[in-house]
Amino acid sequence: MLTFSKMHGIGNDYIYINCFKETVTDPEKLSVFLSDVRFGVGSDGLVLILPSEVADFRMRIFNADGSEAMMCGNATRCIGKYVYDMGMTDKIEISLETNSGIKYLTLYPDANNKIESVKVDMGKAILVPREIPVNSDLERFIAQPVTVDGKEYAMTCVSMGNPHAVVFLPEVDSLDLEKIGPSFEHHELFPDRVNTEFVRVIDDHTLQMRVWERGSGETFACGTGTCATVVAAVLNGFCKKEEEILVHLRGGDLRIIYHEDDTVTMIGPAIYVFEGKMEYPNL
Ligand SMILES: N[C@H](CCC[C@H](N)C(=O)O)C(=O)O
Repeated sequence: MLTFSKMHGIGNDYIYINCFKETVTDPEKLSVFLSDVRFGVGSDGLVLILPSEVADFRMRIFNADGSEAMMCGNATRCIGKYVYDMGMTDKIEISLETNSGIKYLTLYPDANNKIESVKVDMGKAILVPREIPVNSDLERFIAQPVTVDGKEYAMTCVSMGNPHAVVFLPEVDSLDLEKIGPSFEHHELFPDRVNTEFVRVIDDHTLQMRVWERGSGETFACGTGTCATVVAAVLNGFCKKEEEILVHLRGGDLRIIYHEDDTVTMIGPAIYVFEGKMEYPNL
């Protein structure tokens, strides 16, 4: 039998497996199996909680299509809640090894000593320049032209360990993400595919974002994507560094700060939904 937990960070839901107790032999196929809502559980992917030799814990994250991602903001917060609430640590400052380096978490317990929110030092944002002649350094990063389904968009490309293309638009509610999402994801500019954020600026402290995730489709939230969005908003002059920016996503809100030293802080909730047991599937 395999014991798993379902958790989410503002609706970005993954199946979490505690690999201190369980053995997962084929995480890519298991992620495809579990993510399916009819034959499995239904999720945006699979997250493994593992021992680490360099940090307190280690995370591996797999998208719904089985591809392994470098980082996941929402899963870092959920792991913080999991390890504290399950008694695997009594520290409220923990380190988490990811495929994109070690991340540092601060856990905030509620009155019942269960974690309700987590702050994550997400490390430095990496700006991805365009390879065409430009007038200024900043112009190398913002408003990169891209033609998708015959329409021209201006995108700002930011890596938070994983790649994001951020597009600012006057409104995002009516977008047909099922159609334009895959066209961004598989665009020839991105041989490794890309996560795409569609963003409306509400004011200089508030943004609205929808996301099409590489390997999982439209999700209700994306932590790394929200960080990339705030970095892009600062580069484009919509927001300022060192100020807390509130980002509304389909599943809730995240608070992000882009610091002077280019590191990014993310603060948001983590929710435990249920634990389940299943026979290890024949994959
Ligand atoms: N949902 C995640 C990111 C998953 C990234 C994945 N889709 C990829 O880079 O392939 C987050 O909260 O940051």
